[in-house]
Amino acid sequence: MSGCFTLFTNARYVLDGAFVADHLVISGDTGMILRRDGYIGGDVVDLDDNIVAPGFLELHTNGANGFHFTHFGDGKSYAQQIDKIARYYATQGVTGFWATIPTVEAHEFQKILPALAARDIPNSASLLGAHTEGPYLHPQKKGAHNSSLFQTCDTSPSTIYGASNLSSSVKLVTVAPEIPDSANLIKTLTSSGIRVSMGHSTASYSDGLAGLHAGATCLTHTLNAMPPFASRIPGLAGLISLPSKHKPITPWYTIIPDGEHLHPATVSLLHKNNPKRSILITDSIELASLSDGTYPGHAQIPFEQTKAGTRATIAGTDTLIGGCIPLQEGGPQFDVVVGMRYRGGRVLCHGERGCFHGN
Ligand SMILES: CC(=O)N[C@@H]1[C@@H](O)[C@H](O)[C@@H](COP(=O)(O)O)O[C@@H]1O
Repeated sequence: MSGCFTLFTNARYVLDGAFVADHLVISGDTGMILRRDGYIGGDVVDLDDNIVAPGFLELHTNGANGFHFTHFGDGKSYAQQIDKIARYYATQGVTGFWATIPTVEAHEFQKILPALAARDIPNSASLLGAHTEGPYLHPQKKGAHNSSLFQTCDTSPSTIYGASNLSSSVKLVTVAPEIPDSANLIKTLTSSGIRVSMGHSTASYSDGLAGLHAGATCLTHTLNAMPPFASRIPGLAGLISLPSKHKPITPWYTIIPDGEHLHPATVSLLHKNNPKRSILITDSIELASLSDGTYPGHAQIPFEQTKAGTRATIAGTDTLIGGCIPLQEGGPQFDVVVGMRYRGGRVLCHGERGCFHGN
C-alpha cells in the first residue's frame, strides 16, 4: 500500500449495515476506507475489541440532560442550549439529530421552530431540523400529549407551525392518518418536501394504506401509541409487512428499544421483519441522564414527571412520557443488527450521513 494511512487493528467495523471483522485501513488523504492488500505499514492503532461505526442519526429526540426542546426562554439562550445538547449527542456517537417538538400550542411552535433550522455546530452533532409530533393526532392514542391541543386537519399547518418555519425548520410531521381530511394534509405537507410519519393513531391497516397513498413514508414509535398487531387485525403496524413489490413501498418504521416501551422480543420481531426499513430511536426526554426523582413538567406536560432508571412517567401514573437511554445503549442488548441505527437519515434523504464509504 502506498500513501499516508492509518491501520486500526483488533476491531470490527460496520460497512453497508453489516459487521466486517478485519483490520481497518483509512487513507489519511481522503478519509476513505482502503482495500487491504499486501504489506500494511503506517500508524497502527489497537482498538481493543471495539466497534467502529458511522455516526448515529437521532430522528426522534425531545431532549436530554435537563433540556427539553420546548424549554424556550429567549433566542440566544435557546441557541446555547442547542449547542450544548449537540455536543452531548456527539459524546454518545450521534452526528446528526432532528429536534422533536411534541404537541404544544401554536404560539409555542411558532416561538421555538425558527431556532430549529438546520445548522452545523462545531465539534458536535449537526442540528438537521425539526420533527413536529402533533397536533394532528388521535385523542384515544394521546400517550403523554395534551389532547386538548390536538387539531383537526382543516386547520392549516401554516396556522400551527408558521409558514416560514414550514420551509426553514420542519422536516418531519407525525400525523394520525385516520382523522378526517388527513390525506389532504399529508399531500400538502409532502408537496412542500416535508416527510410525514404516521403515529399517535387508532388507524386500521387500510387507514394506514390510505396514508401511504397520500404520501406518508414512516411509522412513529411502532406499537407505542398505536393499536397492537393482532391476528386478524394487523393495524398500522401491519404495514411493515407489505409485499416487497407493493406500491407504495413499505414505510420506514421507528422503534424505541429501551426495554420500557417494547419487550425485547417485540423489538427483535419488529426489526427482523424488515431490517432494511427499521430505525432505532430514543424518543428521549430531558430526564434522560438525570438522577432518579420527580421533576417539573413543561409546555407539553403540565404535570410533574417521575424518572426511575430507564422509565419516565407522568407522576402518579403509568403513562410513559418518552425515553431515558442514549441511542448507543439501545441496540446491542436486544441482538439487533447494528445497521438499523444509522438509517434515520434515509427517511429524510440525508443519504451521505450514517454510512461509511470504501473504495
Ligand atoms: C413523546 C411521545 O409521544 N412519547 C410517547 C408517549 O406519549 C407514550 O405514552 C408512550 C407509550 O405509549 P403506549 O403506552 O401506547 O405504548 O410512547 C412514547 O413515549
